[in-house]
Amino acid sequence: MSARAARHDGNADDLDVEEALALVKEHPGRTRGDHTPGDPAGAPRRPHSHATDWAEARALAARAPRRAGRPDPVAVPLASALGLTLAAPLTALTDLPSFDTSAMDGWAVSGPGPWSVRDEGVLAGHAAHPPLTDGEAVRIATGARTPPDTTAVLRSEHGRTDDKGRLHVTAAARPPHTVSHGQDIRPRGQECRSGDQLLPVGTLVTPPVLGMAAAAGYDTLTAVPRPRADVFVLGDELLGEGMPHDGLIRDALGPLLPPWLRALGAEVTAVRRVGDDEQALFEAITASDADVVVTTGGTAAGPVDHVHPVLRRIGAELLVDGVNVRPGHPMLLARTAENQHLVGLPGNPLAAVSGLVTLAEPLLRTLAARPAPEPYTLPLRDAVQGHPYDTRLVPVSLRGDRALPLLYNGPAMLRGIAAADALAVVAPGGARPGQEAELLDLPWASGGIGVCFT
Ligand SMILES: Nc1nc2c(c(=O)[nH]1)N[C@H]1C(S)=C(S)[C@@H](COP(=O)(O)OP(=O)(O)OC[C@H]3O[C@@H](n4cnc5c(N)ncnc54)[C@H](O)[C@@H]3O)O[C@H]1N2
Ligand code: MOO
Repeated sequence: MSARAARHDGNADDLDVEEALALVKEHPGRTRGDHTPGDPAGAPRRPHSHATDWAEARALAARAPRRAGRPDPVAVPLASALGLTLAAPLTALTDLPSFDTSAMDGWAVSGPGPWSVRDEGVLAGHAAHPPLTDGEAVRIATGARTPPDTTAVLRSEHGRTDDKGRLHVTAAARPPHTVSHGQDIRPRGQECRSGDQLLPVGTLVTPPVLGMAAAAGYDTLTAVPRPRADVFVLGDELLGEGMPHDGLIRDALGPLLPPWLRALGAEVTAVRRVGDDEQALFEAITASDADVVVTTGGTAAGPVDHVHPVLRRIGAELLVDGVNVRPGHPMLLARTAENQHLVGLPGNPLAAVSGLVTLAEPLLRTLAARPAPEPYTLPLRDAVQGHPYDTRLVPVSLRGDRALPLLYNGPAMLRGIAAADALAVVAPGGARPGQEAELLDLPWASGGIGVCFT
């Protein structure tokens, strides 16, 4: 890539072009864009890599918790249940409406008009009224129980009382001067009968689900508990506040990760900074009883990169050790105990985001029993430079029916993702302008339950 192109794309240190060229030299018959026969994705593979392909890494992360079985369902008060998944069907505990009710403000009438009007009206939430007799009407409010033997409700704008106090249907009614039997009465059980299944197991608890549950008589919901996540932010160079100075930089992941993990369905039980010290990391991980431990930094092979040695010491099973994705290729997933997984995110902030969507999202999705998002594609407005062997995740802004790739998408940069609606999945070799790319919505941009950061 030319220096000019590198500046334009903002990701010069991401592409490993030298490495790619070296590989091409080692394999003279192979040119960029060649496909390995039998590769289902049709992507060229980096020779001799033990890293997992991006789609396979996501699938593996989604399958990883299954061995431990589902967590026991819990009863959760409605006020705390938003974003959880139903572990039992929502079955109506009552008929809805639970009594015959007026759909409009007006008069409950009995038989054909004109009607004599009772003095006392019927309001919502009040005790039962005596039955109407034929030819009688009573003022009624929307939602009030209709008195026994009501045959219809006449809307206030369709009725008029004459000088003798008798009620008539006006010409404004449709058809004029007519009120039909049962009109504007919501009969008991119209929406459901007690015992009807309203929503199946596996339903995401959204605001209307909370409302439906309350209407149907529930105070608590039986739900899959939120998986608990502990976050350990590694690095002696990180500052919790103030300006960067003397080779020290601000910790960007401590503020970024907890709300994002919550949006993915987790309860964040701890966020701790851990220095570049193997023993401290060992103690932090082994003391954690969270379902998911998320570490940041220390995944590479530098002198203070302690994640691999500590996982070896714990005897953890490495399920994913590197992924063929840029940024974030040193990300890892390990089983640290029967019921505990560790997601090792690289320290470069956009690389950490890549690890979050590649490994943490599917893992938490399974643990929280959330449905997988429906995959979708949009055409890219501009070309995106590809990596020779790896999938790229590129921040994009959604503009109408196209995705606009954003600049400043290098692994150490958050400027692109901070303005993004989604990440575009760009296959090895890159994408042409107008080419369709799979998109991963960012939780807050999807308009879904991801808006729930509580
Ligand atoms: N010899 C090699 N070196 C590196 C490789 C490699 O393959 N061979 N991979 C590079 C890639 S790609 C990445 S990504 C990083 C991953 O490194 P680590 O996970 O070990 O992360 P650190 O070394 O601890 O940090 C990397 C970078 O990110 C900054 N950082 C760390 N934590 C934070 C934070 N919470 N907030 C903001 N910035 C953070 C840190 O200061 C470093 O600049 O390794 C490459 N090296
Ligand atoms: O390119 Mo690294 O994978 O920055 O994350």
